[in-house]
Amino acid sequence: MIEVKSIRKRFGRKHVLKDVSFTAEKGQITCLIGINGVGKSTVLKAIMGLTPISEGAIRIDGQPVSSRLYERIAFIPDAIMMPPGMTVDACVRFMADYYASWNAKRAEELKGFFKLNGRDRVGELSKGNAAKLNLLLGLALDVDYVLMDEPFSGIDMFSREQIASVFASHLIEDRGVIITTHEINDIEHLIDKVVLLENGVVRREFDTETVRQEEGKSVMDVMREVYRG
Ligand SMILES: Nc1ncnc2c1ncn2[C@@H]1O[C@H](COP(=O)(O)OP(=O)(O)OP(=O)(O)O)[C@@H](O)[C@H]1O
Repeated sequence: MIEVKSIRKRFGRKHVLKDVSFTAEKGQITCLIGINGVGKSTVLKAIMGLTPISEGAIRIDGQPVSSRLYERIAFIPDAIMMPPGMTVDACVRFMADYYASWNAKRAEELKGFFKLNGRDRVGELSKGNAAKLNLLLGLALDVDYVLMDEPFSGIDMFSREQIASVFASHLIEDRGVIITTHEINDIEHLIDKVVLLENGVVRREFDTETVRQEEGKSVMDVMREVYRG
């Protein structure tokens, strides 16, 4: 389980995260939702140790984060980090050489699933295919947790649907996933838990199935209640 406990983060005088606490379980998809600029990416970067936090604690399976624990988490940023001149296959080879946890079989499966052409260069990929390659590079790592920052941002409906279908497939296995998104419609039926952020705090944290069964509400219904008041 990833535990985020009362984290605070300031950029200059701006308090982006005032007091954020939530948990994300292994084997579940947890979705971090909030309007632009609310601090979703900052939370993911804080978990990965990419941005220092002013206060609070982050634990992974009960342990404070450490470089050894980071080998068990993959972070998929909102844009691909590979050089534009590299081909899809060269990116895959680079990852295989660099990461001991690289799963070549899953990488090949994902390449087929997303219909990516190994000879295409990163800089020439459509937005949708770049997002798919980005996802492949993170999901092919044998890690316990995967953090994805806005995997649907700026891509067409068909690519979004294809990406969403990965979440329902065996390619996710029993890993814990934290995803940030605005495009809740595409994955509403696939997510286990929602964390709604607003003004630097968690406004609501809930299990989607519980809310569906006990309150008869969808994630969108709860979002409307919270954000429209
Ligand atoms: N390195 C930085 N220096 C200064 N301010 C920053 C920095 N990184 C983020 N911020 C500010 O912190 C706030 C939260 O940013 P963040 O990217 O976490 O939000 P977000 O919810 O992920 O937004 P979006 O949905 O647009 O991706 C924003 O106001 C942003 O301008």
